[in-house]
Amino acid sequence: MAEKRCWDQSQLRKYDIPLDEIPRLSVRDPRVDEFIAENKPVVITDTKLVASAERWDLDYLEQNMGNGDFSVFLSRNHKFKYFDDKKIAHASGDSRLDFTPPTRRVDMKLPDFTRRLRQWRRGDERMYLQQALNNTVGPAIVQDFLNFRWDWINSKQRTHSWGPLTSNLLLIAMEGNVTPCHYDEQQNFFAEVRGYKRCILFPPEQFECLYPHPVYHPHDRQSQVDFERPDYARFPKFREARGQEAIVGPGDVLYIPIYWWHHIESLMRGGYTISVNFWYKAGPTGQIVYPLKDHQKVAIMRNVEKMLVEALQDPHEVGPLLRALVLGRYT
Ligand SMILES: O=C(O)C(=O)[C@H]1CC[C@@H](C(=O)O)C1
Ligand SMILES: [Zn+2]
Repeated sequence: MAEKRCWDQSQLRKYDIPLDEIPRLSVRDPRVDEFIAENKPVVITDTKLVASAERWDLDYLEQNMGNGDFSVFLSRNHKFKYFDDKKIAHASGDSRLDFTPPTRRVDMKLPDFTRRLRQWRRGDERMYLQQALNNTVGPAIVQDFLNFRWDWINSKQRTHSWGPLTSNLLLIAMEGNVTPCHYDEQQNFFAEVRGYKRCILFPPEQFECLYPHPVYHPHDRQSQVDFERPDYARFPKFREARGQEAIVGPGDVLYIPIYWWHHIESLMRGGYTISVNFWYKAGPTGQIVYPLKDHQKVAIMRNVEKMLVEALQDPHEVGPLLRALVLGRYT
């Protein structure tokens, strides 16, 4: 029987990118572990991973989140492109880095956030609450957190020899908010609690199509390509990008493999969304097998960039040196 769909195509932003579909498998399907073992994305249904958070809505969170400060990002548009503010200072030595932060971060109490959400009017800055769950939350939330299906997710961590859980990010987005395309250096189980999110993923081998900012840049790991207005003159290989898409809803868990690119948007006119992610450090590399995997080559490129910036000091000397090293010699 066809699932009753709770969203329609008009709620998705339009991009000129060919998209395949990410498979949806039941938690009981043995192929789930095959996908995870092969570092391939999959939507896992019926995990009950965050079922204890099913009752989370703005009222409940307002009542139970405690009096802690929460990180809320503000943006003048619908995009929330991450940046590492520690790298602004570091790169400030490079006068030609004309970096302007696309968002600003403020601390808010939960009631302030929900009030500003309710009072939001077109033209106001959009908001995105992104806060690691910590011990400032109230006892009811602690209970909900403890009631996450840790047995299931711990068994996945063990089966696939992942490293330790590093954090759970609580994400409360306004409808239409976009997290632009980037990759993380951690394994990620992305659990949707409320509302619908569209996730577009690309494998690590599409590095050349997605043109990440230089490693020393505050937007390290983020794609330079604006999906809404791609600059094909600067980023010609973006025409070859081919994504994999999943629309995740309450109860779905999307496995975002380490080093895989992902763009995530809360559906337009879908109301606010709540997600919780589970970031894990990579497991031990184990036996090196040749040819190297694409994500291993990305890690090598990152190390080369870091070493060269360190050695040359001026990031603008990295390009000319690499061109001198490669052109006419390794081409
Ligand atoms: O979980 C991740 O890897 C992320 O990138 C999160 C940061 C923003 C979140 C979003 O859903 O928009 C996703
Ligand atoms: Zn991410």
